[in-house]
Amino acid sequence: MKITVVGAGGNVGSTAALTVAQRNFAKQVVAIDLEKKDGEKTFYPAKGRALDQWQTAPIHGFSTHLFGSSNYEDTKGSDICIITAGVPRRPGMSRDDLLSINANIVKSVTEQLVAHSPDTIIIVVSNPLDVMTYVAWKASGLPSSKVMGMAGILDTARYCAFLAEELNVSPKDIQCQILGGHGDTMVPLPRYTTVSGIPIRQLISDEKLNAIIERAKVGGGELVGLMGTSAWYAPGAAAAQMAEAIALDENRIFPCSAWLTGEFGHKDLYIGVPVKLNRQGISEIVQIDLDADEQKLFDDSVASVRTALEDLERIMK
Ligand SMILES: NC(=O)c1ccc[n+]([C@@H]2O[C@H](COP(=O)([O-])OP(=O)(O)OC[C@H]3O[C@@H](n4cnc5c(N)ncnc54)[C@H](O)[C@@H]3O)[C@@H](O)[C@H]2O)c1
Ligand SMILES: O=C(O)C[C@H](O)C(=O)O
Repeated sequence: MKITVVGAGGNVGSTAALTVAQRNFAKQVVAIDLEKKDGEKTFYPAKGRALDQWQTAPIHGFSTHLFGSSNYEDTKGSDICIITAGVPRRPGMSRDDLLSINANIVKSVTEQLVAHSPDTIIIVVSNPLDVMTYVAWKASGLPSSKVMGMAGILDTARYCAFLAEELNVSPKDIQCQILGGHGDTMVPLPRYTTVSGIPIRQLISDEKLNAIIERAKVGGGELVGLMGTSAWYAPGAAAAQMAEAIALDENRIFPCSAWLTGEFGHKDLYIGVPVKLNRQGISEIVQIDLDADEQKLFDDSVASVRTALEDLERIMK
């Protein structure tokens, strides 16, 4: 199993690369990034980070070999490619403000990846996530089952972490679903949230639950405010978890950005929905039942992703 991570000289990509290696399910991780010029000097961030990470193998005890490069020849025959290349937002920006700069980066990266790995599976991380996943799918020429976006695992992880703190329970025991676009219109679903099978509303007041839901929806912005750039530990780990589910043919069900063809009443866009992940990529979109309020929130989230897609059409003309 060969996994390429593009943008791996940066924060999310390097975290994804290291997490993949630590989980020890791949033979090789290729870390790709641009070379960086500083006056007369040239630096190789992906090579440097991958070398540093490889030197943790004797300490962590993994066998996955990591190496860095700026040459796509080295990505040849990748089974899975994770795209984190692009610009992160700064305080005061929305994810959609990254659209024009990241669309061109994601398009060019995808073209270079599929030129060397025509049967690969692509996991997109770059923002704005649902639109960048669409850009990668279009640029790749791959079936939509093989191109997907990472956001739902991150959003649900934030929601579960906040609940675990509030309830003083292990995060391991919390299960939940969040649908919709990876923006402030995402749709956490309390009806599908349980702690060891116990419905969440039996364990927490509506007021506290609503406060946690609102915090989870803007969880990315909270971290941008704290750090001046966006998060990477949980995003990188989430992308690695998707790669693991695919590599190990696990049939895991996760919320991921997937191409809709009528599911949940919508079609012709990428947006977060529960999917089954295995060696085929997305083998199934899992259609759960939504009540009228949940459907309305999902419809609003679809509308917001469609607005960003219209902006993309204008920019890429
Ligand atoms: N989907 C999510 O939930 C999620 C979560 C966190 C971050 N993100 C997004 O991921 C992206 C990366 O965030 P980060 O914090 O790692 O940023 P970063 O600046 O630390 O790293 C991005 C890397 O991409 C590289 N890059 C840029 N253009 C490239 C190209 N053409 N080819 C190869 N590499 C290129 C840069 O050199 C840089 O090293 C951002 O767009 C951010 O918004 C998404
Ligand atoms: O918030 C961001 O800009 C990055 C990412 O989408 C996140 O949710 O952490």
